[in-house]
Amino acid sequence: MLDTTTNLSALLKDPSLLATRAYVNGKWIDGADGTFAVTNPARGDVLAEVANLSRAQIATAIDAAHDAQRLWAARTAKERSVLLRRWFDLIMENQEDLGTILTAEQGKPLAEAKGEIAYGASFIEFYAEEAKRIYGETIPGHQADKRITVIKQPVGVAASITPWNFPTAMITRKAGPALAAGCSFLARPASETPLSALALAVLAARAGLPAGVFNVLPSGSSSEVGKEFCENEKVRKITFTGSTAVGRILLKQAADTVKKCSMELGGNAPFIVFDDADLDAAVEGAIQCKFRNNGQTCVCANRIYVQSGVYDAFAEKLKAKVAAMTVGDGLEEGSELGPLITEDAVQKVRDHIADATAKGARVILGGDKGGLPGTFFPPTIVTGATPEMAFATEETFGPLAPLFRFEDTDEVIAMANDTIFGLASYFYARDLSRVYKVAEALEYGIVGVNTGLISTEVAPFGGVKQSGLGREGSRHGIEEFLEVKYICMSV
Ligand SMILES: NC(=O)C1=CN([C@@H]2O[C@H](COP(=O)(O)OP(=O)(O)OC[C@H]3O[C@@H](n4cnc5c(N)ncnc54)[C@H](OP(=O)(O)O)[C@@H]3O)[C@@H](O)[C@H]2O)C=CC1
Ligand SMILES: O=C(O)[C@H](O)CS(=O)(=O)O
Repeated sequence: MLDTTTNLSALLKDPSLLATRAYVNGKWIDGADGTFAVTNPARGDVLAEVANLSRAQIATAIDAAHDAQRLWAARTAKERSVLLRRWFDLIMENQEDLGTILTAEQGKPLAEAKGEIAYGASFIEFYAEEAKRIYGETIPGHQADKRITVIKQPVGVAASITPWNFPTAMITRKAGPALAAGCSFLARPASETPLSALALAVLAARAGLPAGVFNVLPSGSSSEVGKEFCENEKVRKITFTGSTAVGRILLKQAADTVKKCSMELGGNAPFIVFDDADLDAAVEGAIQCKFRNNGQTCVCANRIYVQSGVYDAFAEKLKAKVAAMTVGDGLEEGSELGPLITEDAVQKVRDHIADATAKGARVILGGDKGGLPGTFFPPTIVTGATPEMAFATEETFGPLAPLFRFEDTDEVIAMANDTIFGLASYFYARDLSRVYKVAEALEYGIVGVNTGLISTEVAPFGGVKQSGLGREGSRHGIEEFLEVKYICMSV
């Protein structure tokens, strides 16, 4: 492992991207509740002290966003589009620095962080285009003297709460469509990773987004911010990415003011390998799907089901490939797996391994920290996984790959669907009738067929059951920030 301290500013070509105050109504302000520390999970050192906004300051930011929203909605679609495109260009021009900031506060390897910056920026680019395509419709009147038109208008002030695992992309996946639709936007980033969000604000200001249209509200206490967002009448939209448990809290809190809500929540993705799969492709896909962000994504494979005839071969191939992966500081060249975000995250992986081995599973790779420092944990594979084990129903959110054995298609579909979650699912097979049958039978918002990577701005990302409400990305994603108005005219 490298150093134990991070001089983040010295690592940046443009140190002005390292902002630590809140960005409200076009101004940089201090927190009434002082500051909170942001640490580098790979080294444990403090990267920065960031403004800690009070609930009163959140309310003031909402007032400013409410005033700004009317003027922003009055701009033409083309004007909004041009400003969003300019923001996109600036994000991509600063991809290296934004990636370094992201790696420093979240831990993922720099190459992966830069990939997230491009992925996140793609939502700003996509919705800069979609801004000009918010179409209405005319409907043949129900009476001779009636003319019916339907228009779409921005919902108003949108407030977002986002997690630490994708500190840039989870914000832009919401802010892009919101701003394109004519909403104003309040971003409350996770307390572990506010620096990426604040860097986006620096570039939003440079792009010329008007004051109050895009605001970043770092705070130590998330529950207070959530309450203000949910209870404040001026907020008309809550958009959240994070655990199902917190999603439930926000939905309950938002019910009193009947807010429009989008929820991207927890997952428990099955990854199924049939005996007619291309086994090498399936191993590659399983690694991409399981170990992206060190297993800390809501669409990571949480359960890997392998048909009996290829189980042993798959397990050996997977073990050989994963054993060659490099665990290390994300700022260090060659690292493929960074640290987990917190000690709690490490403990959850440990607990799932202990539970599984106590119930008969066998660790064939990794399994304990060994000499790894801090919140690093080695990639781990267990065989003999069964539905009685905790990771069959709980999301591990870490580098643990449990291999379940199955005999036939109906059996594995039943096991894959036996969960309260329904976000992403994956399977490898080549028989066409099997592909159609399984893709249609899986109860998930997303199905990856012969691929372990499904994330793109052009497709509707979201879950069914208790994995969420609504979709992000694609033409569907902008509907979350629009209201439909029907005009009935008597002529
Ligand atoms: N569907 C998806 O895309 C994602 C799902 N998840 C799920 O979340 C879990 C792990 O991520 P984690 O970040 O711990 O998830 P959390 O749901 O705990 O946190 C997500 C965000 O919500 C905030 N938050 C926490 N409690 C409250 C509250 N009472 N009111 C308002 N905001 C609150 C957090 O702030 P703070 O951190 O400052 O407390 C953070 O910004 C896993 O189960 C994972 O599956 C995570 C990421 C993405
Ligand atoms: O929060 C997450 O895990 C992301 O939604 C996953 S992805 O969109 O980056 O694939």
